[in-house]
Amino acid sequence: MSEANPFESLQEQVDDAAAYLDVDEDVIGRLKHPERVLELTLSVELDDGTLEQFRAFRSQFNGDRGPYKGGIRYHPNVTRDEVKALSGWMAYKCAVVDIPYGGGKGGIVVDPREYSTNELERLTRSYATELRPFVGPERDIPAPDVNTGQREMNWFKDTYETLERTTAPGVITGKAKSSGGSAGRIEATGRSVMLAAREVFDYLGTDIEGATVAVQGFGNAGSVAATLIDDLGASVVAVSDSSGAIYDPDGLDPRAVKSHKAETGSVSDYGDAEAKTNEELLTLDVDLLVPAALENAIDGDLARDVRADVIVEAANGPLTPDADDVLTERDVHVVPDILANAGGVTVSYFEWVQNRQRFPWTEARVNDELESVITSAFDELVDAFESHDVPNLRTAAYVVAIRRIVESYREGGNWP
Ligand SMILES: NC(=O)C1=CN([C@@H]2O[C@H](COP(=O)(O)OP(=O)(O)OC[C@H]3O[C@@H](n4cnc5c(N)ncnc54)[C@H](O)[C@@H]3O)[C@@H](O)[C@H]2O)C=CC1
Ligand SMILES: O=C(O)CCC(=O)C(=O)O
Repeated sequence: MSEANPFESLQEQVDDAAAYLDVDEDVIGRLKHPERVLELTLSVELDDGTLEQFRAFRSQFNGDRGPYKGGIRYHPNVTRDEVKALSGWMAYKCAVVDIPYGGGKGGIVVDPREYSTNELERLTRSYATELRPFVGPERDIPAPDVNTGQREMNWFKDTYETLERTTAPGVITGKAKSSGGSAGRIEATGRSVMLAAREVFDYLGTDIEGATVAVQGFGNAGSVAATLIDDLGASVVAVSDSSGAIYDPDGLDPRAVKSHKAETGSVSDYGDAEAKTNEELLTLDVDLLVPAALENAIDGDLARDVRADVIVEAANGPLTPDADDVLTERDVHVVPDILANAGGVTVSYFEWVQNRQRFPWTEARVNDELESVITSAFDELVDAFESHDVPNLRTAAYVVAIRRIVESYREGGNWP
């Protein structure tokens, strides 16, 4: 795994696209840095009565198009620069699918496996208490990311509402349905990855039915993507998690692998599947590779060994800029994270709309609206790719997104 700094990668991606746009450098400079980053030290009581300090962050990258929006990550390797990068990717993601949000992201430096449920609840409530003045349904709306889900979102909402003495379900998305969550939100990220895969195969004139697929990371995004891509008739031959990879050339059953992981805690030792390393998974000779774990999974060196024809990014930032250069040169098509995994934030947006209207949608409506957002965004991406003579779909996505953000900034009268 590469040591590339994700924040520098984001800035490089913005610069790559800016070269194809008629936007002044000072305005682009504004789009390469967060507007503000909050850094916190949370003191949380552990079950044995002692106090432990946790570093935590919330980065508000850009609010030109609406409230800051983006998930909260719990991971021991969270850094300030990682959170800044993730908040920037959120701003560009929301713009590329044209939903009325800016970008934000939060993180706590913690390995949640080492703490009890009660300790994690106190940690989450402490984070929500500290963030209360900076968030709100019209200000900054957090959501799930790595190692967080409905449980943490429900705690966050409850803390905010208690402190504000109000009901405000739209302060956070990704909640359980009983707390104001939306149908389809859990599956939304994987669903958009499936839609992006279907669209890019169609664009390339290749059949996804029968295509072989490898998925790195079998959490929320990866497991749903694997299942829905399998439902299209593709053959998922390898999946992995932090314990390693499993491979079966005849195809795995993603639903059965999910049950196995729920029972045993990992994908390892599933049936007769062969064990492989994560690096071996990334270089398998497959038609489609879906990195769905963390940043920097594929660097320039590894990119030379990638044998997939198409990569659809479920994770944020899984390819370094060097990897992008190598893959572009090798004619490997990459559907970028800011489009492919945008289903999560899109259904978060639908959840927020439902919270404002106090009117829940059916799952069928959520999925239909999601499909229409992702397929339209994909078409716009292809238009930008073909009309701007840009090297790859990532740069095309940034061209579309930067143009939209700059337009709102200009319309706000901020710029002569
Ligand atoms: N949850 C969501 O709604 C969204 C998530 N994403 C992105 O998708 C990616 C995954 O997030 P989630 O699925 O939510 O997290 P998760 O916590 O549900 O799952 C992460 C998975 O990655 C695995 N993993 C970690 N390190 C690995 C490694 N080195 N090799 C292989 N597997 C590894 C873990 O074992 C786990 O199975 C992240 O980049 C996240 O930012 C993007 C959009 C929305
Ligand atoms: O659902 C959301 O608001 C954001 C999800 C997220 O963190 C992401 O797309 O990376």
